[in-house]
Amino acid sequence: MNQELLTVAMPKGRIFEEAVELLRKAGYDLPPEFDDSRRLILEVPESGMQFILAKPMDVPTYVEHGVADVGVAGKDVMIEEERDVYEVLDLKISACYMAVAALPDYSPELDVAPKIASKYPKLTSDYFREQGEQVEIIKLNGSIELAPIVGLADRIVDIVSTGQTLKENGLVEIETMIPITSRFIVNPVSYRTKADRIDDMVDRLAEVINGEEQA
Ligand SMILES: Nc1ncnc2c1ncn2[C@@H]1O[C@H](COP(=O)(O)OP(=O)(O)OP(=O)(O)O)[C@@H](O)[C@H]1O
Ligand SMILES: O=P(O)(O)OC[C@H]1O[C@H](OP(=O)(O)OP(=O)(O)O)[C@H](O)[C@@H]1O
Repeated sequence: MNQELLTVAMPKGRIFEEAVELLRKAGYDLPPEFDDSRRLILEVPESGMQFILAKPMDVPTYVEHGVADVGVAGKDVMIEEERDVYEVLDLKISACYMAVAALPDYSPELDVAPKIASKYPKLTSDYFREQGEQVEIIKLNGSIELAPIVGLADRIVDIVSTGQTLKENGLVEIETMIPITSRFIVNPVSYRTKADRIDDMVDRLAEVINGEEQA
């Protein structure tokens, strides 16, 4: 772990743009290469920071191992990955929710051996265990909505945002599970060794988030 720099693990993809916008509002002067670059390490020497760009599901892994001091991760990823990191702030960006969905004519109560497709096997398994329902989980890496249509699974557990993907594929939501937003996460050792800088970052982000909530 670099003692000089504060290393921030950022999720590539749909969260990235919103997270960059939030950081800029919090006073971090992130250069234009944050808007248009294929580089996976972006440095901001004036702020004593570097940003590493990881797959969203991998951000807590970088933070747990201490190669990043802090990071941004979806609540979905936090639940699925169960990494040893502190979740210190709800950034209230990239809002969506997890839901169970199926074809419209599907009746869960008539299904004796349900198969559930998801990109989130652990979250899905915990959820159905808590519900007291025995299910078989089929782990997929994307295009989850395809599974019930082609007969690979009876139900899916996936993220819903606008609902367009469910609708266009003829599926209906049968249970709403968990609301999801992105979280600011911290490595436990960094929280001690770089406490001042991390507290300052959390305060600055919290100020923007609270301000936007009141607006
Ligand atoms: N409509 C949405 N679908 C999926 N994730 C969303 C949505 N809206 C917000 N999110 C958040 O974005 C994160 C996923 O980001 P993204 O879709 O860029 O990556 P990914 O699907 O994991 O990666 P890839 O598509 O490259 O496999 C989720 O962890 C979730 O917190
Ligand atoms: O409710 P909506 O606004 O339609 O968004 C939800 C969809 O977006 C995500 O898929 P993504 O685009 O990441 O593609 P994927 O199938 O490769 O995961 C998610 O897995 C849903 O399929």
